[in-house]
Amino acid sequence: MTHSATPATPLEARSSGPLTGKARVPGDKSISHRALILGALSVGETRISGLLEGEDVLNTAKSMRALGARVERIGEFAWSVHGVGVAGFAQPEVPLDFGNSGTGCRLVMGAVAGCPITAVFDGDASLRSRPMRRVLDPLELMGACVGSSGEGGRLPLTLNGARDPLPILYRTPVASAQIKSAVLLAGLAAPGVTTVIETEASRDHTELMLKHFGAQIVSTPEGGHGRKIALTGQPELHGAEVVVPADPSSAAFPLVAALIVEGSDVVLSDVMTNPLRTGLFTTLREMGASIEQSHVRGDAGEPMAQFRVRASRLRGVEVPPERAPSMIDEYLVLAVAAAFAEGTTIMRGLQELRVKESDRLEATAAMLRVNGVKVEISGNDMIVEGMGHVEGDGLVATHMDHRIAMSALVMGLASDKPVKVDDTAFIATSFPDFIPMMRSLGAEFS
Ligand SMILES: O=C(O)C1=C[C@@H](OP(=O)(O)O)[C@@H](O)[C@H](O)C1
Ligand SMILES: C=C(OP(=O)(O)O)C(=O)O
Repeated sequence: MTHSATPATPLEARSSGPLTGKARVPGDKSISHRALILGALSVGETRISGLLEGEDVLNTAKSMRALGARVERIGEFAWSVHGVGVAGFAQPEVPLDFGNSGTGCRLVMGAVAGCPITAVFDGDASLRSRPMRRVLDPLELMGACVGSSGEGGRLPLTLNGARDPLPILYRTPVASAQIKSAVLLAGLAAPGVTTVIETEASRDHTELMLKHFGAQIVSTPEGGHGRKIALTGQPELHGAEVVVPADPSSAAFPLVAALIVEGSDVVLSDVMTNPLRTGLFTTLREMGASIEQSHVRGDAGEPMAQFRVRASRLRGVEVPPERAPSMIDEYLVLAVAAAFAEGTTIMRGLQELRVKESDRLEATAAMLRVNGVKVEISGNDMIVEGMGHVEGDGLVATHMDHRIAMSALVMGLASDKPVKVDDTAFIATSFPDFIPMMRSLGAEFS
């Protein structure tokens, strides 16, 4: 779905009383995409509970239908997928529109690359501006071929899948679960072993879920922080049950809000605690945050826990670059926490933030500056001067980026004067109930 034709929906957040209560944020976006895609590549039925019904994931569901899978909503957040089997995708009759979603687009490119079909990939203005060469390069080595495309391999593009896909050994040039996953999904259709080596481990939901659906996949440590992942091609994947835990990247917003709004005490349930996603929680604890974890449990290899978060005095810290893959989507809201902390926070190695829904390095700095916070970008590092409070009174440009919108609204709940965002529409891509859920905890938006 694209928003370009719909009028912007601005919103203002203002200083709120203590946030209290219990909430469950929606299902994890990364796992939701993967459950639909692997369900579509399996034989038999996949039942998914807790699916994120956000626009990004709904676009992936639509693309799976266009590729021949039967995808049905059978209840609230409950979905059923009848798959077509590995390499079984049918030629889609319509372009596949991924809206705002890099994950949906890049993972489906991988899955299509292993099938002898041609598909057109498209998205909104934000997605059309994002680099696709990083995924197309390995997929071409595997035998796929790009027909037409925008400048530098950008969307809209036509991808011709490989008739006889080849297994490859591929070293990802940047820590990216989307690149890794695209190669592995194409590798499903190739004979022999497809291997991906990453020097910094990225989120491993694809590996865990492939195993859950019956693939033979082995992940071993590589160097100091990396992994080597070897997938045996042409498995028969069997439909499985997937329980989607709550998304830690979405939980980050009420969590930081509870830390910075005086007197708050909030409980967040079922938050996924896969260690490759928990860099924000580690960092906030180093800053002095009171975050208690309980009710630890796991499903299909993905652990989850309940978090109790209480308002805390935060102090500035230095966040090392090797932590970036485990919190890549959380730097925006961490920058908000850093602005309310006492002292300087230095976040290192943030180059990947430049190629997300917006240039998140620049957009985050602008969000803070317009609200009176001192912030500097030095190369790929962001340095925030925390003063213990934020002045506010700024209008934040969201640049079609859901996480800028939510971060700015969180900031406004504790700032001296209100904070306004120019458009909240893109919040629906990942956290459709963000505004009512935050209101139910006591957030004041108008
Ligand atoms: O694989 C995934 O589900 C994701 C990977 C990350 O992107 P990169 O692979 O570009 O780092 C992340 O930013 C995105 O929100 C979700
Ligand atoms: C980067 C993100 O998603 P995607 O790459 O799927 O658009 C995100 O949700 O912050």
